[in-house]
Amino acid sequence: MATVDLKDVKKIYAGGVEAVKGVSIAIPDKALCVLVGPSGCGKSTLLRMIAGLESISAGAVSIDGKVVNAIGPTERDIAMVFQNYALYPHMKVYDNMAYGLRNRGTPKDEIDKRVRETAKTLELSALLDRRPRELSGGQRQRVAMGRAIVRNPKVFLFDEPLSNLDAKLRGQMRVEIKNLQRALGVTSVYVTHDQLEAMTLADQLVVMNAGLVEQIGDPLDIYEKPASTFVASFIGAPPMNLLALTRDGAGRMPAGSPEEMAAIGHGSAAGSTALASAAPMLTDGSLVPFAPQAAAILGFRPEDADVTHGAEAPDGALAIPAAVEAVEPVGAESFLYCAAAGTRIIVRVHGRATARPDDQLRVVVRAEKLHWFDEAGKRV
Ligand SMILES: Nc1ncnc2c1ncn2[C@@H]1O[C@H](COP(=O)(O)OP(=O)(O)OP(=O)(O)O)[C@@H](O)[C@H]1O
Repeated sequence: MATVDLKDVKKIYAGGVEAVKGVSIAIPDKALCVLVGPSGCGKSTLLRMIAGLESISAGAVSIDGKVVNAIGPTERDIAMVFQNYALYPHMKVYDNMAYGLRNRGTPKDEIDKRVRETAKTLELSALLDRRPRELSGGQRQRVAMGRAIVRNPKVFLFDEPLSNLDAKLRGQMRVEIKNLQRALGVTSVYVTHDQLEAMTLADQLVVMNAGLVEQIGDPLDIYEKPASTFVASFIGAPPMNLLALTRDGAGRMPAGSPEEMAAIGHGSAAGSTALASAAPMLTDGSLVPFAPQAAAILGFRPEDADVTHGAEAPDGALAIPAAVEAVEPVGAESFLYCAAAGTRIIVRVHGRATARPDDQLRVVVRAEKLHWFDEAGKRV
């Protein structure tokens, strides 16, 4: 049982680098919190501050309601699993797993019981007499996890534990970690730069950028409602399509008398003229009649777009003229890479694509599938 609370945590390294600029996260008991973000965003620094391996420049880290800023790593009752496993090469698997318990003076028969139980859970029973060099990467990672689990800590910390494994094994281990974490019910913080890993593992997802939190929440909520263009392009692969809007020329926003605005709202004939002149444009001249006032950037997910060869656009949809540049079939789906509105748009279609390179078509997106961001990239 443990909650982990970060309150306005900052880290300024000796050289003056401000790696973490004020981060607050409340991690509930038993939750798996994933910190995700590009290289250098400060996620490892944050994890190391929770672990007690790095001093905290400002703010507070609490475990179970108790501030631990001044408490050393061994007294925090946490276990950390690293990317490079950090196993003792000269020790057998059994001794690697028993090491922490022996250091704490745990009775021998208790150690034996816990190591064998954990080995069974992790399917390591047959490997207890081997040394790390006699194991595969996946097995080594399992031993590293076993070493954390036998200690029965309050909190697990994972620092990119799967990044040394190949893609297939990474997928398997991801499922194992998720199941194990759920079964053990130990509050965990997991750092990765892999958005897929982050999405699939997290109960609570924290997207970081340049030492700050961009968004915290349920992974699917974040996917469906990204708070910024940064999150929109970081979470989801391929990323969200983002197009800049212009409001000059015919698309200039009208002065907007109250009557005019009311007319737009009621969709009268006068209103539709006003609406057309109020609509911002894409760089290719496509009008975007349903853009909110403050919108400067339009976004849509590749799977929320469709393509049509016809001239008519369905009602209430945006239709952008596009030229197919490449078609990428990946089995269950295909990706169309299109040149449109002065940029590249990716469209995901089910199964085989009927479109071919050089086809001229239109990318169609229903209005309710559009995301709007202001000039600063914040969600409108
Ligand atoms: N010991 C240190 N001294 C000075 N600066 C550091 C130190 N460790 C990290 N930094 C800097 O702090 C920033 C955040 O680093 P951190 O390792 O936390 O990022 P990260 O998001 O974990 O990146 P990665 O995914 O590449 O590990 C970077 O600019 C990095 O260069």
